Amino acid sequence: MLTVRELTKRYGDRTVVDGLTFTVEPGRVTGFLGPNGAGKSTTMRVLLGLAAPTSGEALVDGRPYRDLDRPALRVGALLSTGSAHPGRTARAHLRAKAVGTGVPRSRVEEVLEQVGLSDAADRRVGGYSLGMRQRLGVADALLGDPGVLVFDEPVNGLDLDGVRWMRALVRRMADEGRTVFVSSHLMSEMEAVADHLVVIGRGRLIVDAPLTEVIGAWSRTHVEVRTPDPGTLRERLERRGPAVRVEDGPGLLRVFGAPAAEVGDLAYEAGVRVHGLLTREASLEQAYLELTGEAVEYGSTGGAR
Ligand SMILES: Nc1ncnc2c1ncn2[C@@H]1O[C@H](COP(=O)(O)OP(=O)(O)OP(=O)(O)O)[C@@H](O)[C@H]1O
Repeated sequence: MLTVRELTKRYGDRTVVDGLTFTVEPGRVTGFLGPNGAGKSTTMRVLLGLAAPTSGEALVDGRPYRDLDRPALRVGALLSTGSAHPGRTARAHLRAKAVGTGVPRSRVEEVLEQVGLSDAADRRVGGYSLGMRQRLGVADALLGDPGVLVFDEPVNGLDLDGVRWMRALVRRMADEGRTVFVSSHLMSEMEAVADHLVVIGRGRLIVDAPLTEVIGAWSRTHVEVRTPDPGTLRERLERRGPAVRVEDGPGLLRVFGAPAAEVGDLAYEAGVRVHGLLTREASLEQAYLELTGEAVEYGSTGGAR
């Protein structure tokens, strides 16, 4: 289990993580979602003892990482940086780590097999593809058979096979009862893999809830209409009942509470031209935009509003 309590991390006068509190429970995949620069990697680095908190605490099984007895047996991490020296082979890298952490050597062959690298294990890591390096990173994380896994953007740069493989692995690890904490800025990825979500923006907690609850509460199936005459259509629709939201884009309406056929028929009756009519299913992407709209804008402009 992971516990983050009132965690704050500052670099100079910049607050990167701001009073963050949440727990990551075993037996499910917890997705850690937030726009670029939201503080996900920093939070994970503090959990893994790679950065010190400014205040508050980040605990693995109830203790700060540095107080763990044989931490490799407790928590395995996959970070974007990768830890293997390019001149080393995967097998040599894992054997050295096994010796350093007191893990039996036989475990090296098990994890190589588990990540599908047995045949490539005697090649230098420098010649590995990104996908192979990710697999090695996973082997490294699993070496001590830890009950807690922390993966930072594990599908970044993977091809479709790699993505599927990673999803299945993450699912299996949670089903085995491990605590699995996975960050991503990709909503489709989180939707595919997470049971529970912790969403942050600007270092602060935005939501901590089951995935289905996040989608249910923050997203609704609706009809997207493009029309050169949004004013008339909006008025007609609202008179009949459905809620209508006018978007910034030219002639874009979102209609809640009426199927596409009804919206199309109403436009026809009103003599309003329709250039696009699309049903948008409730999704994490929609929920996320509702939740973090401000934070995304902040992230893309790089400055406070
Ligand atoms: N060692 C450091 N010194 C100074 N600033 C840092 C340091 N590490 C991270 N930051 C800053 O903290 C902010 C949050 O970074 P972090 O990597 O935690 O975000 P993130 O949510 O993981 O986003 P991304 O997906 O872009 O990695 C960024 O603006 C980053 O520049």
